[in-house]
Amino acid sequence: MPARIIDGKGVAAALRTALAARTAAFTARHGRPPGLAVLLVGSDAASHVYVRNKRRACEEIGMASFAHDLPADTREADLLILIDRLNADPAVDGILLQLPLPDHIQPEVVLERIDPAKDVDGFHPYNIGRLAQRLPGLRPCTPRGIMRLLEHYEIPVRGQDAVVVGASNIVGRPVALELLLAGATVTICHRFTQDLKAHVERAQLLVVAVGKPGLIPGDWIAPGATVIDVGINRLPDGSLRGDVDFDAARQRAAWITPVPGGVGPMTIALLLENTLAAAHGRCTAQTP
Ligand SMILES: Nc1nc2c(c(=O)[nH]1)N[C@@H](CN(C=O)c1ccc(C(=O)N[C@@H](CCC(=O)O)C(=O)O)cc1)CN2
Repeated sequence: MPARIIDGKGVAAALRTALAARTAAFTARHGRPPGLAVLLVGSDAASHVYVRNKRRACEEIGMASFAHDLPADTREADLLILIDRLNADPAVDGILLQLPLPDHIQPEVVLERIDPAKDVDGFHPYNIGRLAQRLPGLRPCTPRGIMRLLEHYEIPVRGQDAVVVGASNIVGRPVALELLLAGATVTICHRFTQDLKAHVERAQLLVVAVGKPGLIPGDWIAPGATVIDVGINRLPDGSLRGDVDFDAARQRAAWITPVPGGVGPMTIALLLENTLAAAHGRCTAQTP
């Protein structure tokens, strides 16, 4: 029997509806909506799409969205000045700096400048440290979205052999931490991994986040595995493909995420959830 489809688009839509009600309650109580500043530097085509979708999602659920579109030659020092200004702005609860950045800007320097209480991407070393120690805090959106999908479909994680392919700061590393906290035995594969096939073949839970279309052939998938494909690759004909050969993998897996409509929409829904959490956190912190 082909794998069941993990419908990230549907789960994300339901989450956004619930968040709209909670956002309205926040606005009524505090006399202002939660606010998210979305910063885009340069003209990367995919980033433009994601940023537009984030701003739209924000407005659709009643949050305030503050757009900052900066040219590709923006100096790192000027970006830091803008972040300082947003850190001090009481109407801004969350600051999101879209990645990737132009090569002359060091992401670790600017991400560390964001106030951890407004770090709705959860990339600040303070928040990653809290995640590693299972402490409450703002956590990266795509990994949270993946965990939310696993919870929604009651897919077991504790005691499972989980293999994460890709060790990025955005997905691979934090999702490995999330899976570890949920009780999985986690292996992270990366560019120096010697026998990727051998690792993938024994994965009961496979997360692939590399950005190479068809990197994982379907016949590598263990029968009955859960396959979470985070890759979003645009082909020359304009269509989107994941990192996993979906059609073949579906014949072997028990559960699989499609691309599009799988993990991607959850990233944006969890960004909204983090923004609301940051707004509540800041209001609570201000109460004497
Ligand atoms: N600051 C950040 N930068 C980046 C992140 C991030 O979480 N924070 N993640 C990725 C890109 N990303 C969010 O920014 C993202 C990617 C894909 C989607 C999505 O909804 N994809 C749709 C298809 C959309 C399309 O047509 O292209 C889907 O999979 O169904 C949302 C967010 C890198 N940068």
